[in-house]
Amino acid sequence: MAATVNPDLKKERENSSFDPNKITSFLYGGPEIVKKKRELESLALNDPDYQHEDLNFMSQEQQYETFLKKTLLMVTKVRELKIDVADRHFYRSAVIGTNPDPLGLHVGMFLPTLYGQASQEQKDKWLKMAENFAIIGTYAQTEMGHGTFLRGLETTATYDPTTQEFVINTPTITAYKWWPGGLGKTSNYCVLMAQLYIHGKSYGPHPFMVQIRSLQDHKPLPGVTVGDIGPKFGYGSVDNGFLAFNNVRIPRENMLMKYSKVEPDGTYVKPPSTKLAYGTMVQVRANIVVNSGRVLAKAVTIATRYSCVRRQSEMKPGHPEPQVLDYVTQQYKLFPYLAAAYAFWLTGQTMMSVYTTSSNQISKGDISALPELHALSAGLKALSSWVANVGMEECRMACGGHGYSHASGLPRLYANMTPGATYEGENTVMMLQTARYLMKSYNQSLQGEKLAGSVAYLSGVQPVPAAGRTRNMLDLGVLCDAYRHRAARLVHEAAVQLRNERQAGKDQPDAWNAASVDLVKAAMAHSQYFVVKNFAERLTDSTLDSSISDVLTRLCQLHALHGLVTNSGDFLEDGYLTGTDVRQARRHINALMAKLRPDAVALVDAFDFPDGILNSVLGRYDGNVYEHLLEWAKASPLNKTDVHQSYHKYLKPFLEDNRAKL
Ligand SMILES: CC/C=C\C/C=C\C/C=C\C/C=C\C/C=C\C/C=C/C(=O)SCCNC(=O)CCNC(=O)[C@H](O)C(C)(C)COP(=O)(O)OP(=O)(O)OC[C@H]1O[C@@H](n2cnc3c(N)ncnc32)[C@H](O)[C@@H]1OP(=O)(O)O
Ligand SMILES: Cc1cc2nc3c(=O)[nH]c(=O)nc-3n(C[C@H](O)[C@H](O)[C@H](O)COP(=O)(O)OP(=O)(O)OC[C@H]3O[C@@H](n4cnc5c(N)ncnc54)[C@H](O)[C@@H]3O)c2cc1C
Repeated sequence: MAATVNPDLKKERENSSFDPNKITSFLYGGPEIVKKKRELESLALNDPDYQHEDLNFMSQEQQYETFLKKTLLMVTKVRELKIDVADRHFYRSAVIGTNPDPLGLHVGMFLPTLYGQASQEQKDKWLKMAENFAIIGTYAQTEMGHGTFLRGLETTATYDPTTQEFVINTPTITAYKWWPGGLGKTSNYCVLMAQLYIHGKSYGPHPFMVQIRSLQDHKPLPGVTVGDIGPKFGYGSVDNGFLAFNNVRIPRENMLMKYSKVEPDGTYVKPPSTKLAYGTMVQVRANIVVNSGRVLAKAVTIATRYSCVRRQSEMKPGHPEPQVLDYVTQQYKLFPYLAAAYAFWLTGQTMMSVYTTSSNQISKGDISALPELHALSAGLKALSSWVANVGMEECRMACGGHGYSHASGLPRLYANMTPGATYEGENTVMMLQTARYLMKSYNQSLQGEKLAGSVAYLSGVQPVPAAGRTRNMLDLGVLCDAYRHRAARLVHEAAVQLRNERQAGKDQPDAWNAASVDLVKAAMAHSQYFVVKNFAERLTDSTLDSSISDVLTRLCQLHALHGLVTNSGDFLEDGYLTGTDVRQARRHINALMAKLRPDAVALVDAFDFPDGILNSVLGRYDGNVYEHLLEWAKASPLNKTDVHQSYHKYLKPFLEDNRAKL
């Protein structure tokens, strides 16, 4: 087995214009954090207790069991190693790689719901147990018949003042809870979203803490039906489940009562906003923006390294086969997603900081930031997961045939990450939520109100510049202005369409539906403007080393120009940009790709994914792809024997029979 680095990759690294460690530091927030990250990753990746056969060779049941064992072990080790809460994600992502785990919902939603929705007494009762994994919970909201439409949930929690209990019931087949991660086999508790009824009156969806399995033998409690929903497109390592209740009684104190309350006599105490009950989803949407940047970065790392190792065809007669990354068409497939990965990585950081600031404010009782936080996280969740989806698939196809093999790591990455466009709010629906906020804000600005935050730009609509003006299409100020103008114009046009539909006699819901394609387009443009502006702003950081600010500026330019050329109609339609501008943009893209080409490997190395996390034969740091492809294939279960048992069962009699008939 070759121990040295593939010469092509070695040369790529020698020829890059900057030290990737500097960008790694920039991406992770400083050298100390990078040091900590590497220590924790190395600790996890070199721990023999976490080693197991490749998941691709396992059944769904084996994947679940392997991951359950591994994650439980991880919980124990995190405790023993006393890893700081803030650093745990480094350790965790090294242990689980690109796979979801059966405790993901406990950590990612059950605990956050207790933090965000439980009263102090309820925290005192449950948090210690939940934080220490003495109980395991999930977030059970979606039903077979309703995921998007939360107000349409059918599960009921009916208050019985005589016993001071809620009666939990699943009235129909479509009311079965369906999908919650870790529900199928792992969890013994859940946060249940159910329609609250008091004295026959409905108060909408509320969160309840419900025990579903015995703490003694893990059997479903009386009245509870629970199980796994079966194999999925990906997520084999997680037991997504179904759940139904037959008049199960829980104490009044089990409704999470930080905001809404039900008094013993059945008096309902209203929350400051009914949408506070949706808080956990907002947090996870913000997380998905971070995650989308990371998965795209992984896919691009694999495809870029492999494209430097892979040599194919003849560019010049008689010359050696070139590295496929030297084909400009290959660069055009990968570099826009390399740039997008950086863009979303940085957007994710901003989104998390907006989330932290706003949620601190909200938990102190000031809910004024809630609409902006919801609109921003919904739009960015949708945009980032859509781009990551398309980008992962583009990277897979850019790896040719080997991209289709599980050895590449790309099919599994895709299968596990693509539901990010669906869960935590289906993307179109999320964009329409952002559009709703944009329409409201736009109307406020028409009434002379000054707007703040991500919609501040809607206050001052820019005029279309005079014809004949030339622009420098590489100037980030010019590019941000163009995105801003496009977003403001598309918001305006969607608002006009909505108004026209109303004036033509449609009621508000029908008008909204008729205008919804334009509304989604406006929300996309708004979110894309946010991403481009955020990238450009991060480059103005005066502490940024000049050796890396050049290459990051190129990535930012490429990201903005590629989006502009792909959506050129939006920029041209009202004459804001001219055909000359767009032609210039296309030429700049080619020039930028040529400049980025020598730095491509260093730019993906800077994401700093160790091989154990990438889990890809094609994306290996040392580039020794071919020998490891063969080694990987040999490990396949079908190769355990030279002659498979099915030969004796089926093939042998079949062949013998055919031969006998000759
Ligand atoms: C160590 C690390 C450990 C763990 C890892 C942690 C994280 C990992 C990161 C990522 C991976 C994450 C998870 C793992 C995988 C899968 C988990 C998946 C879980 C789930 O999917 S849970 C179920 C999610 N379900 C949804 O998202 C449902 C979507 N639907 C809705 O949200 C609502 O129904 C919808 C569509 C918003 C409509 O709501 P409603 O009908 O009530 O509202 P209206 O449309 O009438 O609007 C009324 C009003 O309210 C505003 N609004 C709506 N939602 C919110 C909100 N959330 N916050 C604030 N405001 C909201 C809306 O805009 C309207 O305002 P207006 O009247 O216009 O002023
Ligand atoms: C892997 C995975 C894990 C999950 N984990 C959990 C979990 O832990 N807990 C949990 O509770 N749920 C979970 N879910 C469920 C998930 O949250 C829902 O599937 C999601 O919210 C989408 O809802 P839906 O399935 O009802 O889609 P639907 O709403 O039925 O979407 C179908 C189509 O209808 C369109 N549509 C729906 N409403 C509108 C509208 N108002 N306007 C325009 N178009 C519309 C959508 O755009 C989409 O194209 C998970 C799902 C998956 C795939």
